[in-house]
Formats: sequence, C-alpha cells, structure tokens
Amino acid sequence: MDPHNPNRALRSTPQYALYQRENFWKSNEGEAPLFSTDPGKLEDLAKAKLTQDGWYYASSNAGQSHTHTRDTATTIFGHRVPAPIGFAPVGINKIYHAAGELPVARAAGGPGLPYCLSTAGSQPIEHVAAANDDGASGTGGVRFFQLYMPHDDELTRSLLERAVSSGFTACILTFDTWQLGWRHNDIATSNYAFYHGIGADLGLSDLVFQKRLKEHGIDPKKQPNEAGSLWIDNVWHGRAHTWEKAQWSVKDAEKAVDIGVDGIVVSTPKRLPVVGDKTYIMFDSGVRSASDVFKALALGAKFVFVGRLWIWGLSIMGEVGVWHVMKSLLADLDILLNVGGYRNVGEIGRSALDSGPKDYPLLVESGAPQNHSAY
Ligand SMILES: Cc1cc2nc3c(=O)[nH]c(=O)nc-3n(C[C@H](O)[C@H](O)[C@H](O)COP(=O)(O)O)c2cc1C
Repeated sequence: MDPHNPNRALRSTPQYALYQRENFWKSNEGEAPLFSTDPGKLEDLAKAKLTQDGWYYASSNAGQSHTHTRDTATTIFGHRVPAPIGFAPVGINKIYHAAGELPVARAAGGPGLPYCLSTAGSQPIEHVAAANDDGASGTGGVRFFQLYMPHDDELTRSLLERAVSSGFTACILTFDTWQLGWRHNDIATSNYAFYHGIGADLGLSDLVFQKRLKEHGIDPKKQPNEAGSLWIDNVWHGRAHTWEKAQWSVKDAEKAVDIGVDGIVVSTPKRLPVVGDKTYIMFDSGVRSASDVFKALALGAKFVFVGRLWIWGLSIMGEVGVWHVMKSLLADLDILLNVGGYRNVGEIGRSALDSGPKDYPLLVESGAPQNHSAY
C-alpha cells in the first residue's frame, strides 16, 4: 500500500493494490469511495437501480437458480494483458445502461483487459470497437467477438468480417443458446427484450440482415418487435453447430481439442483439469472476488471471464461503475498474491489448494485423549 515502495520499479504491471489506499484516503479529501464492491451489497445496489426487467434478466438463472450460487500479467491469444481477467460476453447492455456496450468497452480499454462483444450486443460492432480503442487512449484495446452462429451463412460471414475489420482478434463460439433455460421470472413478465424492440442494434446495422428485413417486408422503424424477433430467432434459437463456450463434457472438450480450437471456456471447475495440458483453458461463472480467480487458476485455468460483476457496476454507475468494480477485483488479486507470497500468476498451481487427504495424524492416532467434548 506504500506508493513510494522502492520495489515498485521492479514491477511490470501497475500497483493495482494502491486502489485500496486511494479509497482509504478519500475521506481526507471530503470524498467517499464510489460504492461497495462487496458482492452481496453490489447486487443489492444494482437491484435498487435497475428496472424489474433489467434485474430479472441479469440475475435469473434456469430452474431454481441453483447455479447462481457459484504480477498479475499473462498472455491470451497472442496478447500480453495486465491480468488473467476479462469481460465475458453479455448481450443487450442497453437493458442496464442507455449507452449499452459502449461504456463497458471503454472501461475495458483503459487497463487493456480483454473485452468480449456478444452477437446479442445492442450496439453496432464498429461503435463498440471505437469505444474500446477510445478507452485504451490510442494504444488499441484487446477485444474478442463472441459469435452466436446464425442460421444464415451469408449473415454469419458478414458479422465475422465486420468483427475482423473492427479489430476483434479472436472468435468465441457459444453453442448453448439454441434453447433458452426456463427462467420463471422472465416468463411470468414476458421479459424478452428482442421481442419488444430492444437490443437488436448489432443485427439492424448489418447490411446482410438489412437485406433479410426487406425480403420479409419488415420495416424496423415501424415494426421494431418483428425486426427484433427476426434477428434473434435467426441467431439464438435452433442452431447448435458451433463450438467453444458452454457446459463441457469431457468428450466435448476432447473433440474440441481434436478439431483444433485455440482454447475453451469451461464453466464447471471440476472439468478444468481434463484437457488443460492440451489447449488454453479459460473459466467463467460465479467469479466474484480474487479468491475465485485464484482457485480457477490453481485448478488449471489460464484465464477467467467475469459477467455479472461488471453488469452490476454498469447498472449502478455506468462506465465509472464498471471500472470501479474491475479495478477493485484487480486490487483484490494484487493483494491476494502479495499476502499469499506469489510473485506472479504463473506460480499459482494445484499445490496452492489443500483438498487432499490430511497429512497430519488424527488426535486419537497421536495418543491424545479420545474425549472430544472439549471441541
Ligand atoms: C444477463 C446475461 C447475458 C449473457 N449474455 C451472453 C451472451 O450474449 N453471449 C454469451 O456467450 N454469454 C452470455 N452470458 C454468459 C456470460 O458470458 C458468462 O458466461 C457468465 O455471465 C459468467 O458468469 P458470471 O455472470 O457469474 O460472472 C450472459 C450472462 C448473463 C448473466
């Protein structure tokens, strides 16, 4: 926490831990920290800020929501980035903020954390790229495009070409959305943004999709619901012939490696070790603090993505909120490495986790009294 620590000159990444000091100091300047990043309080704050639909859309999970409760630098796909943490693709950001994906992409550009744009994004690909570069102050942001593969190959090609010419350097294929989960709250409130004319902007700005709208006789200005439905029914529902980001079975993972993908995103920690030595493994779902990042890395992931954390930040305070949440996560990780005695994320390995058989003798074996009532 000492900004004058002479060892800082030895570091290759910023002293993120100083964000803790910055916040401790604020009251001396008559200021207050922006908002609490305690995951529970963060959710409460975002809930208070969001509309009911916005809250349901971001917070719900399928079924009973049981899945809900789930030197920092590294490299990813040829990019050196300041931490093994990226922005997971999350669609329709206009639900959370009027400017949609733009403040998020800008916030990611600042520290150079990888930003993933969803096909279900609510801003044109080119605008998101510009915001990401704008945040990176001219050095160029690191960004990947997450593809939901449309039923329409010409449209798929068009989306990918737009992404490539806008500086997106990797394609993340998500293949688990051919069937949406049963989300009680969303269903009970008809909460499906695309069918209500919200969120199709990425598609509406595509020349091939504009052609499709004409062929169907749909005027997106007069018929936004029909236009949104044509877009998302083409992109989300029914086609699962793509790979990469979803719930992996061991077989899936092995097949993906055989096919030659450059990496896979795993959402179940126990599947992490399966193909870890054969491809670049990333993890997402439920990352809320540095200890979650640490555990994922210790189990074999090289990188983690976070989704809801930045959605909450965006909902509470736009770009500043996103940056506050992510900077706090970076600070948390920096401090965790410091107090844990790790010099870089590469040193985090399986041995950091103590889940094997106990290597100390049980009290009875060591001849201690067998009366446990004292404990
Ligand atoms: C509201 C919401 C929208 C999402 N939209 C997408 C999407 O468009 N594309 C995608 O590949 N994943 C999407 N995801 C999944 C995220 O990329 C990521 O896997 C998940 O949010 C990670 O878990 P976390 O939110 O607990 O960090 C979405 C998740 C949420 C919560």
